[in-house]
Amino acid sequence: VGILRLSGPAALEAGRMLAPGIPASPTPRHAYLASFVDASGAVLDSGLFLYFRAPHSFTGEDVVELQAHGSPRLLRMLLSRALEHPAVRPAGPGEFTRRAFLNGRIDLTRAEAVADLVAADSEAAVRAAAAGLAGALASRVRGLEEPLRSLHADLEGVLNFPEEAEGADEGAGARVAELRAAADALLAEVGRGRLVRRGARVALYGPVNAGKSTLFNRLVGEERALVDEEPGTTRDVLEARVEWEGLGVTLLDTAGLREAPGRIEALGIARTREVLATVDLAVLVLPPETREAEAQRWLVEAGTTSVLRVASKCDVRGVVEKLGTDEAVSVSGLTGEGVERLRTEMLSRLWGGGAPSAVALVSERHADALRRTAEALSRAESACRVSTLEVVSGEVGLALESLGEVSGTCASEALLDAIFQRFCIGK
Ligand SMILES: Nc1nc2c(c(=O)[nH]1)N(C=O)[C@@H](CNc1ccc(C(=O)N[C@@H](CCC(=O)O)C(=O)O)cc1)CN2
Ligand SMILES: Nc1nc2c(ncn2[C@@H]2O[C@H](COP(=O)(O)OP(=O)(O)OP(=O)(O)O)[C@@H](O)[C@H]2O)c(=O)[nH]1
Ligand SMILES: [Mg+2]
Repeated sequence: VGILRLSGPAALEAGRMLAPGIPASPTPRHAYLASFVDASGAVLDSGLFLYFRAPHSFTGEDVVELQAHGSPRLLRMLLSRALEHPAVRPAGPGEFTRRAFLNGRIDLTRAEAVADLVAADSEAAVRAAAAGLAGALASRVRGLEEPLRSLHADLEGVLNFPEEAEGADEGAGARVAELRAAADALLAEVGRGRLVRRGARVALYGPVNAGKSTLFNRLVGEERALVDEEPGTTRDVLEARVEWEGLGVTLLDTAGLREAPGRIEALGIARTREVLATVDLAVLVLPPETREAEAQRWLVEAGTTSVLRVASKCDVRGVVEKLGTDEAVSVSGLTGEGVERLRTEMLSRLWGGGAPSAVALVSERHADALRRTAEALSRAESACRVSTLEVVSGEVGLALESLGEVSGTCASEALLDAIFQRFCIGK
């Protein structure tokens, strides 16, 4: 089916223009079977007609849905007919959700969760977005915003009515410190939020012929990469997407590096370094004959990216002992030995404990606002010690303003434009 959705005061009138058999005051939330007609009255489809009376609808306005058969051509004809009504125009990107927000049906974090849900491409992303839609992040933000607002009110009270409000500023320092810790705790979730939303990126790297591509194929469960005994087989970066315990993971197989590379390979090497700088985890694959000093040089290649060390070709007995460091996971891409353990280790390095779906989806936008909240609270904290109550209250007010950008209680038109611009049309 395809749905034509109308929202606003003229929704019912416009909807009845397309479905003339519908009564003037239809029962709200009742599914009517109706004929949808064109301007001449010719029947275009037989479908379901739904009416949601304001404010009990998704947008909080009158909403009408024409649920037709899913032919895009048919739906375009129904849409053109609807647009002939003088009060009807096409919705902008995210406009339904924006109206739901503006009409107070949902706060900004829940509106954003709608977009997250639509974009979700792993089980963890779906579950985390669904929790956001149900208000998981909203309630945590509220848990911060409400005490912050009452603290601000107390401080302003003492400043403006020193007699009546005497003592309301007592313990302000402790209250500020507690709120700042809560803001920091929420802020700490941004990394996990990013991991769930975008999926993790993990690159295999190491010397030529180490068995990276063989291991890559094992981890992907398909023969994706070419494997050959000739060193330098992989020349470009290869990507494969998998889902582990609900978490989306993009695996990258890179060209092996060596001391004296050829020109083409040298380009591949530059690319590998670039990739290593962008991934969440680098898996260093070292063949059994690698010496410790050499291993250390490889570890440095990854720069600031966290590295998981792997001893490859562990089926080749006798040489394994040489690379007997504790941090290294021994695997054989050939036989599959140790690959499951490696996968578990990769996940725990990426994720740590807890379920990926239980994370609060703190976005970069939220993090930016939360950071400013925490900074203002930190300034308020020191002002409690060295400055006047006016200064403390001013900083608390700023913290409140920044936090309001997360929940939407203090969101500018420009901010809303930026947020809803990313939605698809009709959402
Ligand atoms: N056909 C259809 N499916 C859809 C939507 C839609 O608009 N149309 N949605 C759109 O994105 C989502 C559902 N979201 C909705 C949210 C609230 C209400 C609503 O009517 N709320 C009322 C009544 C609540 C109740 O009965 O419990 C309200 O909040 O007052 C409807 C849909 C997903 N599926
Ligand atoms: N015995 C054994 N041989 C392996 C194993 N993994 C890979 N090989 C062999 O090692 C050679 C190189 O394997 P690749 O997977 O192509 O190695 P690579 O690291 O991708 O190599 P480049 O792309 O050239 O850097 C091939 O002949 C593989 O069959 C393993 O676990 N055990
Ligand atoms: Mg390779």
